[in-house]
This record gives sequence, C-alpha cells and structure tokens, in this order.
Amino acid sequence: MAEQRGDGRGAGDVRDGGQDAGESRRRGVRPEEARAWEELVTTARRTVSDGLVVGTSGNVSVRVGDTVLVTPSGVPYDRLQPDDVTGVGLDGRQVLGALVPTSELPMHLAVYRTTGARAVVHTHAVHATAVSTLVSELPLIHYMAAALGGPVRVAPYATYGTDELAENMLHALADRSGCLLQNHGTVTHGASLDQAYDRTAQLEWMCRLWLTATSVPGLSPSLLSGEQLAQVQEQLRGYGQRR
Ligand SMILES: C[C@H](O)[C@@H](O)[C@@H](O)C(=O)COP(=O)(O)O
Repeated sequence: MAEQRGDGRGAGDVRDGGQDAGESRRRGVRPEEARAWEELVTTARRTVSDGLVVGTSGNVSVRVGDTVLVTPSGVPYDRLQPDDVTGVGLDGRQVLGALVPTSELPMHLAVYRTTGARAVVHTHAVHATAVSTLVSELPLIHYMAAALGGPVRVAPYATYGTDELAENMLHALADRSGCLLQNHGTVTHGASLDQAYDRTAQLEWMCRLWLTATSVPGLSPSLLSGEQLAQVQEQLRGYGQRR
C-alpha cells in the first residue's frame, strides 16, 4: 500500500510501483526539497574533496519544513543524483525516496528535535578524531571555539548508529553547535548547510592546531581562559558584513 505524505501526495518510488523509476522518485518532491537536495549533495561532496571523510564515511542532512533530507547509507557521494532524494519525517519514517537513509539517523534527528538547527554535518575528520581519543574536552587553544559556543566536548564512545550514541552526542552538544564523538568523529549543526560545514572545518582546524602545538617536546601551549573566550563570543556577534 502506497504511503502518503501528510499533504496526501505520494512520496517516492516506494509508493509508486510499475512506473519509470526516475519519474516516480521525483513524484512528491517539492521544488524547495529538490533545491535543498542539490545543496546537500554539494556539501557532502565537499567533505570528501576537503579530506574530512574517506569513502562513504560521514553523513549530511538538511531540514526543509518537517522533512529531513539525509544522505543515504553507504552510497558514495559522487554517485548521488537528483532522483536519489532521501527524506524522513522528524519521527524517522521515510517519506521520500527508496534508498536506505544514513545509519546515523538517530544523531541527526536528535539534533533537529532538540535545537532549531536546519543542517547537520557528521565527519570522521582525522585530526578531530585523533583528539577525541585523547581528551574529554578540546582545550581552549584558540578563540574560534567561541564560534562553536564554547569549549568543544567529547561525547563518550557508543556504537555507531545507536540511540546511545545520539544521547551521548546531545549531552556533549548542550549549548554548543559542535562536538567530538570519542573514537569516531565530529558532529556540527547550523542554520544552513554552509554554516554547519564551516563549523566542521573550524573544528577540524582547531584540533589540528592543538595536536601541532602539543607535539613540541618539552613545551606546552598557552591556553585561553573562559573570560577571554566570552569576550570573543560577544565580539563575534558583530563579525562580518552588516546586512
Ligand atoms: C560505518 C559507518 O561509516 C558509520 O561509521 C557512520 O558513522 C558513517 O559515518 C557513515 O554511515 P552511513 O553511510 O550510514 O551514513
């Protein structure tokens, strides 16, 4: 029996047997979802081309209304086409597409259910993942931690794709827009795919900086205070171009 979206429209080829596959996949995809899917695929490909993930590691999502578009599980990003739109509701039920959604759906949905985020990026960035095995919080090596809401915490390890991992991540994320996952990788969120992606890149850069600074034998880096960070947090509100 074909499942219907809340608006009564069919939502993809899972519901439309016997049709041309591309045509039926497109059915039920709204124009804003099609545009968001394009941006999502571009962002996912950037994570690979910028060296933040290898192969099919990592995943990306973007929220359009009450639908969350997500990368499908185990599909190389360079193979993703417009017809591959994969979407779930906030309850995790698939409403668009036929491909199996990312195995990290619990993490993505946990962020959308508890924050106003519009996009989530998960990577296995190498410096960030290395740091996740060494500390429970990234020391304040640089003031750009302010851009993530404060010192970046490390969520205790749990098996990938589990509710336990999602719960650990939520605790680590409290008041932050990014965290590390112990022996696993990074999660960041933002008001847009670009913002979530930029936060991942900043986080990976800060982890690389800390590893570099702590690798000099006999010396240890100076660290910033909470007060210094708070000052930057305030100043960053006016950073960039006025709109
Ligand atoms: C086994 C996966 O790599 C897992 O580690 C997950 O965290 C991941 O990054 C990619 O999983 P999906 O392809 O299911 O998104």
